[in-house]
Amino acid sequence: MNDIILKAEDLYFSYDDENTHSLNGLSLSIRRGKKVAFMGANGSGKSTFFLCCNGINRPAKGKLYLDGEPFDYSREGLLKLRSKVGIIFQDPDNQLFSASVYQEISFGILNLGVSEEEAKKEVENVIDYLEITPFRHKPTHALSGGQKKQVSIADILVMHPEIIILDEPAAALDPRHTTMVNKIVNQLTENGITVLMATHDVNYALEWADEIALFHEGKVLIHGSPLEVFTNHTALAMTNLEQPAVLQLFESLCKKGILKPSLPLPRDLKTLEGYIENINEKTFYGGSRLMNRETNKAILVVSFGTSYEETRKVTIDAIEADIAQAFPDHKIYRAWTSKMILAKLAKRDNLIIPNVKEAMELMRKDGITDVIVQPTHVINGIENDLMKEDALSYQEDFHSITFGTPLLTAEEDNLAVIQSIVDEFSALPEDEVLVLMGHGTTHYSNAIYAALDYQFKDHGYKNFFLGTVEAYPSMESLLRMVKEYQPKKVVLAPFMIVAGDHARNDMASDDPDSWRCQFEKAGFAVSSVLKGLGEYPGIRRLFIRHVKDAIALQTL
Ligand SMILES: Nc1ncnc2c1ncn2[C@@H]1O[C@H](COP(=O)(O)OP(=O)(O)OP(=O)(O)O)[C@@H](O)[C@H]1O
Repeated sequence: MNDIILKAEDLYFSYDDENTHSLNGLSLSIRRGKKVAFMGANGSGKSTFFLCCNGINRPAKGKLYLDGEPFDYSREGLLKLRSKVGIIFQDPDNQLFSASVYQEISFGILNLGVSEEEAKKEVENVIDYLEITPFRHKPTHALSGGQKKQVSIADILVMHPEIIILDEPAAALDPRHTTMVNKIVNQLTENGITVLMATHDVNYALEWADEIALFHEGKVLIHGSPLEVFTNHTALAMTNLEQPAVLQLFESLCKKGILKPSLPLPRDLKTLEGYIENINEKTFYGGSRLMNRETNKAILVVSFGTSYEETRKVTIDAIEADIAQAFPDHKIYRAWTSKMILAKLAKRDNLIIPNVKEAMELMRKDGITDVIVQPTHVINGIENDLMKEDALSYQEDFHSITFGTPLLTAEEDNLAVIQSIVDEFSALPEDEVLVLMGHGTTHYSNAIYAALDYQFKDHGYKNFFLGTVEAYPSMESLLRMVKEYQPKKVVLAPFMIVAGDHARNDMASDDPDSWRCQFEKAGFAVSSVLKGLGEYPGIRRLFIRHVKDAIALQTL
């Protein structure tokens, strides 16, 4: 069987001897069993095309095919065509011409040469099916508009056509009759009949149609799925059509950040209602703001971690406490990134601290909707990148995840860090040097250490030095530079959030490789300050500023 049931090829039709063309080179293919809505401005040619489809109008140029066969305009050919393609006119008075309902409905089928008996059976069936019985004995002229419409549908249905054309079936019908006609139309398509319907009701067309043929000046401007057509704003404007209300509302909710534009476009209000109803359960429905539920905000403070309880209390705990105090409307969560430390604490102290993924999971279970992730990492290195990746793997579970920046990110961070260290060591005499021990990394962000060392001096603090355990500036260069300064004493302090392993062992221990021993060996008096950066109030204030910046980003 031919998939294309009806085809129009380059049709031209004129009502006034070719002065104006009501069809102007129209081509269109209709697939079998589809529900196609014909839309377009008044006078764009829909009704003229319909009349071509059952042979009432004969195009001056171009061809029509039914089931692949060119239209046959002979008397028999037209009879056959009209039994297969039935038109239900907009105004039933243009269609009904028999005196009684029974005569009216049986006229077409008898014309096809069906026996009286057979015709009677068919007519009774359709009278029953379309609920015409209560007024079947009335003369047609005495019927109401809705009843006339029922009879005009019966006229066509009784012939068992393959294609039914409805020209604005709901025009002049009350809501009850509109619903009835819609129900009949739905039943027709369920039975595999191809239905072409002219309508100006964009909302109905979006919900009902498989395809839309949008007419413009006697031609088809676009023929596509309802969503294709109704999201084409240019085509809609050209044809005086409004976008369906459900799509307007969906687009507006997306623009406001309430729904995600990546959601499938809704074709009916029920689908849109479902999106809104489930916005909290299915977070991928939501945009950047929640609508109908209170937002549950949290700050996840992510640290590398430490196994030294003493330093933890005065650094990580203190940072978290300050953040909690500064943002009372946020719940504070903790995550640590060092697997080794987490395993050690679990084994040694039975202390379970979540990693980033576990903390995200915990927040999800607690019903948190918006998360600020604030690392206490010093630089934007590998640790920070991995932490972000882990947090973002939970993106679908939250309405928003926003990252605060590590300690040293922007130019003003460098200055603030310098200021907090200078404040802390304001009593340092000029003939002593402060040597800060950073961690260092192979990541390109390591350059910040040398830059900061330079900046100390640039701001007049010539006796402040910054090196790293694992990268540049190394102990070697530090020794060289410190020797050049010729201080009386070297004061060592960690440039790390906590004063943990590195501070105790690599910096201050008796190990001959420790910085203390190396400086002593070079002839300097050395003292060590075992104080992590987290203990400096200026550093804690800087983290609070980073959280504030992240919150500002989140609410943009
Ligand atoms: N019987 C007729 N005699 C003369 N001109 C006609 C006739 N029927 C339609 N036209 C003209 O043909 C053009 C197309 O009209 P048609 O009725 O096909 O448009 P339509 O898209 O069905 O409009 P509507 O949405 O108003 O039903 C219009 O310019 C109209 O004035």
